[in-house]
Amino acid sequence: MAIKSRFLISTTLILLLTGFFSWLSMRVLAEDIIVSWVERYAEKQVQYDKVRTLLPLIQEVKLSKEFAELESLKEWAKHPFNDALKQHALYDTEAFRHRFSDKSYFIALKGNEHYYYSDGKEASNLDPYRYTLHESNPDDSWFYQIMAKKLNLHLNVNPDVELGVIKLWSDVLIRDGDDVLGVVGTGLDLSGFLRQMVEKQDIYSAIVFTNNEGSIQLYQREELIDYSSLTKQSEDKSLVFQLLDDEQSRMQLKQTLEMAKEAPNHVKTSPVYKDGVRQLASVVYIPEIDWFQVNFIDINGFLPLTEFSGLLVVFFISLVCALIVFYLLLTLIVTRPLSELDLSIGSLDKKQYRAPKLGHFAGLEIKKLVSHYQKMSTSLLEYQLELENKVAERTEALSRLAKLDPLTELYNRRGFEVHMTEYMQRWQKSHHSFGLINVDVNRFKLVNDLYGHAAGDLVLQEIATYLTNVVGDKGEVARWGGDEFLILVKQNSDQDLVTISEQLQGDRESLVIKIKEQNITIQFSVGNALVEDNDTLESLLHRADNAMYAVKFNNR
Ligand SMILES: Nc1nc2c(ncn2[C@@H]2O[C@H](COP(=O)(O)OP(=O)(O)OP(=O)(O)O)[C@@H](O)[C@H]2O)c(=O)[nH]1
Repeated sequence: MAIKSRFLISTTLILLLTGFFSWLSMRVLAEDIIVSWVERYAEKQVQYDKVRTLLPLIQEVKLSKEFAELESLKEWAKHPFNDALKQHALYDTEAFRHRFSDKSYFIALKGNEHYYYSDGKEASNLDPYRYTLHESNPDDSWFYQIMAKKLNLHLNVNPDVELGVIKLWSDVLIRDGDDVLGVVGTGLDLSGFLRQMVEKQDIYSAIVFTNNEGSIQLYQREELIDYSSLTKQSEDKSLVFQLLDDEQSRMQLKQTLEMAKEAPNHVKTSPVYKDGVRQLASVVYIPEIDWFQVNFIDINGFLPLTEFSGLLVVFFISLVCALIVFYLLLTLIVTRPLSELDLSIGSLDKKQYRAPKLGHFAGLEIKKLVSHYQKMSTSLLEYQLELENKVAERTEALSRLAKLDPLTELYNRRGFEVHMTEYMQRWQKSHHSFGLINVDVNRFKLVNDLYGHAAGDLVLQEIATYLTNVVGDKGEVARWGGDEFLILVKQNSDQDLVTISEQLQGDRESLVIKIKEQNITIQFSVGNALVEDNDTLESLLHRADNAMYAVKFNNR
């Protein structure tokens, strides 16, 4: 794979991985920010709710407690059958009634098991007695349970069927030291409260108020409110945990409720699954009413993933831009200089040097590399040229040597054959006549035998010089083999062939060679042949040969 592709692929992978992990960590960070923001928001919200929404409720509870502390009421509760005390107490309670927001109160006394209720609608002089409580009556069991459990305060949510509203009953014990004398309290119409709660739901997907054990006391979905939860069996109760999707979420919320109870008015959070989505549950314990406020917020809904899509688009555009810039830089710094180098190396094959053109952006290392390459390739080309010249010279020398006889430096047989063939071809076109003279040294063997082979060589060199001088510019001399020479006569005039032949044959005293103080007279047997039409080199040679042998035979 090309260096550019490798770099681009690996860079893309690195960028994608980095982007992916940045996105993940951004999400985690965003979630952390949301959680801490929600915690702070919920804490402020609780303070705000206390002032605006919960205040009447808290006020009502406070009043109920104050109501239970009325001395006349306590005295009557101690002696429920004492009419004077009853009248005194009812006088006081009637006065107190106006302080409750519903202008109503109830009194249930342990001593006579009577239930009194007044909302001021009946004439004030009438006895507020309503009915007598019975332990066996399930409708009355709240009274007996509150006393049995000695619950100083119990808030009980119950629908008022007659009025068609939901009422919150704040039940407070009348106590005399450790003795429980009865239960008093008031009912508060929750309709307005619920409406306000729905209105201020703002960022939350749900706001739930639960009692100590998690049973739902206030919720927008009224059908889930756990009415009269005190008297219900645990399996019948409508708990906040049941709003959650899985067991782990339920466990987590339970733990969060416990933690919240230990830090009243402070928000504790836990991630849970509700309605199929991940939500953050923020829990606050409100000690004044012994309730929990549990708010749920849909994290993704609050900060949806689509919010990140803009970031993703920016990320991908940056990625593409980064890749384009990287591609251009890689091209300018690395690949273009490298391909210039490649082109230059390729040109060396054609024995032409093409200098690599390096741009301004080419990497320093590549510039150095190219500089080394330029020095190397220049000297390589020079060396190659020098070598080729030497080879050409040597080849020419070899080819010349192959044509020449090393001893006499005349044409050897092979060289002369080539030369004669060319001459024959020229003759066939020009018909410029020529002839051959075959010269054989007589009794040369004796020279070798008498004076040695080295002396024989010297004699052969002298003969070569002699023959060359005799022929001059009229022809060319070759050593045909051993002591046999061949002369090509160009025959500028008709007589040249005969003249030279006769001079070599007849001039018996002209060649005397001095060897080892001995004068040796060299004589030749000479035969010639003039080229004829339809002659081949072989036929011409053959005739000259025959002529020479005829002379040699006659001489013996
Ligand atoms: N020194 C020397 N001798 C050579 C060379 N080439 C051939 N010879 C000798 O030349 C002689 C040629 O002898 P022949 O042609 O048989 O006979 P010849 O003695 O010349 O007698 P005829 O030709 O019959 O007159 C041989 O003894 C070869 O050994 C050479 O390069 N150097």
